[in-house]
Amino acid sequence: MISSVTEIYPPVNLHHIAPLDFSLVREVPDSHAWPQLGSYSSGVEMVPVIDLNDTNVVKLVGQACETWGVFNITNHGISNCLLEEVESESRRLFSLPSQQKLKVLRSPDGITGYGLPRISPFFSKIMWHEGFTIRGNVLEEYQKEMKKLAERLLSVMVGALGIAREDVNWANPLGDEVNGAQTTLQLNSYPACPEPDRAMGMVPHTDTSLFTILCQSSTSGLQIFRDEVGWLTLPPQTGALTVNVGDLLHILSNARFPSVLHRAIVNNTHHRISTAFFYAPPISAQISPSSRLIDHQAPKYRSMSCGEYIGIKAKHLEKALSLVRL
Ligand SMILES: O=C(O)CCC(=O)C(=O)O
Ligand SMILES: [Fe+2]
Repeated sequence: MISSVTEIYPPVNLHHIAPLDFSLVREVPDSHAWPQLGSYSSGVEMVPVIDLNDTNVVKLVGQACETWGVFNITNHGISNCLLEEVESESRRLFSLPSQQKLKVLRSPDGITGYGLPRISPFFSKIMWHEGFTIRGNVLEEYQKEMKKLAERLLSVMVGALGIAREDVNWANPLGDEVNGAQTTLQLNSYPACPEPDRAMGMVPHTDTSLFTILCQSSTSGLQIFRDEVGWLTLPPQTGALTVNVGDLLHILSNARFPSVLHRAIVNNTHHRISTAFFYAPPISAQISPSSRLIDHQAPKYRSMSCGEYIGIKAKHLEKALSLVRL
């Protein structure tokens, strides 16, 4: 049985881990030049904005998860002051000299540390990105507050699906690192890029988590894919956080809450920072469509441990969901 996430991922080649020293580059090197990014629209449609204190919150979150897979939340209880502190701490870390950041480079079989996104080996081109993946005590207050918020959101989502709290019995606020929810903080940095149309900040992907709480700070770059619309920019909304549905909630909800395809683009004037908080069950937890949902419909996905699913995703990326489909 898999007992730790470090056993799940195959080792990665160094050039898929170490980011560019962005302070030295004046143009996009061929290694980082992606074929056509395709056109996208901005501000045509706006994702739902949900006040978490709204008396209809369960219904609103349910509708947003069903029809968008992403929504903004206000009155989420995380103070602007803390959000600003995290952004400035992120900026401080990313502005360190490259040699210093490379001292905490993620190891080839590791999870945490400095480096390119974990999905890099799937692509021949490299992303215009650097990140710190954090577990444990760094930025402790933020992680504690985000965990509380995630538990609140989980209750709302579970309510919207009409499933019982026992179906997510691992989500005990007192759960420890092994038996409780798995949370990971990902600081993303997209330096201003001399040729943004040739670069890709983060490739299109769905998150593996149950859901992710993203803080975009002040610069646009996040895009989601909508059928019949294509890529749609989600501009940051001051004080709001963005929640997006990940694959594990897609499975738990029997595809009623589909995980949302998203990516990040870059620009040539602003150094963009984003902070993603991934919330997932422990790797030993079984994940399957909730028994309450399959009373009246057939299960679309087989049951497996979260660790097994994470392993399938690490090997097959966007094909993972179809590989566990019944
Ligand atoms: O930077 C963003 O807006 C998106 C980041 C993201 O999708 C991720 O970290 O998984
Ligand atoms: Fe993501």
